[in-house]
Amino acid sequence: MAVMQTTEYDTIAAISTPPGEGAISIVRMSGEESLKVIAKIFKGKNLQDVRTHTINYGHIVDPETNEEIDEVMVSVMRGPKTFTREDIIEINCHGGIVPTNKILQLLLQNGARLAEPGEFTKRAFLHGRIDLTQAESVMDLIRAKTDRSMKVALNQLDGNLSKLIKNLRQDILDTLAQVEVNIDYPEYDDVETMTTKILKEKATEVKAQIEELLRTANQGKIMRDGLATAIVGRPNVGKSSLLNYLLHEDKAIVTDVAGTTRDVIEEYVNIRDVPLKLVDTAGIRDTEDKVEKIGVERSRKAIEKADLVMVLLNASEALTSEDRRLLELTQGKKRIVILNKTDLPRKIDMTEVKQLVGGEELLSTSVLKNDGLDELEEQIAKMFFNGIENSQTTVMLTNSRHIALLHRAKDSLQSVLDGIESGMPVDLCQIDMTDAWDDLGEITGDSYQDELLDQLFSQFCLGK
Ligand SMILES: Nc1nc2c(c(=O)[nH]1)N(C=O)[C@@H](CNc1ccc(C(=O)N[C@@H](CCC(=O)O)C(=O)O)cc1)CN2
Ligand SMILES: Nc1nc2c(ncn2[C@@H]2O[C@H](COP(=O)(O)OP(=O)(O)OP(=O)(O)O)[C@@H](O)[C@H]2O)c(=O)[nH]1
Ligand SMILES: [Mg+2]
Repeated sequence: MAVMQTTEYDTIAAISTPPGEGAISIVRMSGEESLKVIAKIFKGKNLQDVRTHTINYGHIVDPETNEEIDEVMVSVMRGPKTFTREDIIEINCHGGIVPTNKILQLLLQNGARLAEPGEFTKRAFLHGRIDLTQAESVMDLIRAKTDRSMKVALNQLDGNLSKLIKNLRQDILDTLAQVEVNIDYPEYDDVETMTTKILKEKATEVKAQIEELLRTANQGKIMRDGLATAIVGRPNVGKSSLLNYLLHEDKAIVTDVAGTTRDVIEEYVNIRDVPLKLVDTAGIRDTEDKVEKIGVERSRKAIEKADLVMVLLNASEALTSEDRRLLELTQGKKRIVILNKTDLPRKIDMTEVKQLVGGEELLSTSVLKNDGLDELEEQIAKMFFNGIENSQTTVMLTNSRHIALLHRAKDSLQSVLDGIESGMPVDLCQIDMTDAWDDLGEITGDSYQDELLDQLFSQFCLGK
């Protein structure tokens, strides 16, 4: 793991705002040449002389043609108290595609190189301003789709997961040191017994803490990606109508023609603070229509993948074989069974429905008449928060890389315990304990391989 000197970093530049027209765009530059580069194309105050962390009015001028490109505000931030810990220049220009790109081109022609995706954040990491979990949370923050997932990401950006992992690592390190001391300077005759006792205690303790953390993983995933909720039911029961109601917009096409929805529609929404990824599906029935058949297959997949399924039945018609099949297909899943169209005369056989769903609660709605929908929202919240930690400050695992590494660390600790149990020599147990320490270190990036960094930061936005 080579920690590079700042001097080995060239000066990078990129557009940090989304492409397209906007009021203002930001072109960002980081590296030790930043001030030299901007000086070549900026007309106004001498930016090399201005105080750090100031914003300065002036014009960008093409030094070759003397042509004025844009009227701008330029932020000057000298390292190390910056995002990357290097000298940073940010040019706030008019948000058109042409001036923004032209300014970037000028920076590149005058000594900067185009930044790779995520390279600014990568430098923040390499210079030790943030660790890997914090860098990853930056991306989660940008991609957050709900208030809650935003808070979880922000919590991670604040370094709360890092602190936890670092404490666990320190515990392991202290234990390993203590074992070393015991072996090198034995005070008692039964060194072997003493050291295995220490190892066993700590391995058990740290493993328990990791398991505790891993328990938040599923919930964390839901927080980040939303509770995948499939709306299923046979054609025309009102699935798309329900989706539109929950979204408060007419996203899906609603008609009285059965088989209207042909493809799966996905939308994110917060319902009573529950982040949902709603999936409207094609109605399930045996069909000869080719396009619809594909849709039906997708609905089946949607059910499989769903964390929660809303099964819609039409209360104004008798149960059909499709309804029965759907109830069967969703059995054992977290589900809400809804009798819709209760505004119409009831024809459904309630005795059979009750028999089919067992003790589960049934909801009655009329999406058309806006009836029973509050109760539905309440039920969603109730099912979600049941048994779920509702605190926003606790650390929650959302990242599959972290989860995989924690599992690995846990396995290594289990090997320590198994080793002790089977009378393995202490030095072999120490190796497993060190493995756990390494695994945890990979989470925070205290130990890493270059490929990991490349893979990780390449997922970032350009200019981040
Ligand atoms: N214009 C602009 N806005 C932005 C960013 C940016 O780079 N530029 N950010 C980029 O993502 C985010 C803000 N994140 C930042 C995080 C740390 C530092 C920073 O300079 N940290 C220093 C000193 C802090 C201080 O002065 O107290 C440090 O930690 O040493 C700057 C921005 C969002 N808004
Ligand atoms: N009377 C009544 N009609 C409803 C109700 N909910 C939906 N509808 C009507 O039922 C018809 C079908 O609604 P959709 O939401 O398109 O049904 P769907 O389940 O998405 O249908 P497919 O996409 O074909 O599977 C439309 O004419 C809706 O206006 C309700 O509660 N009562
Ligand atoms: Mg539909």
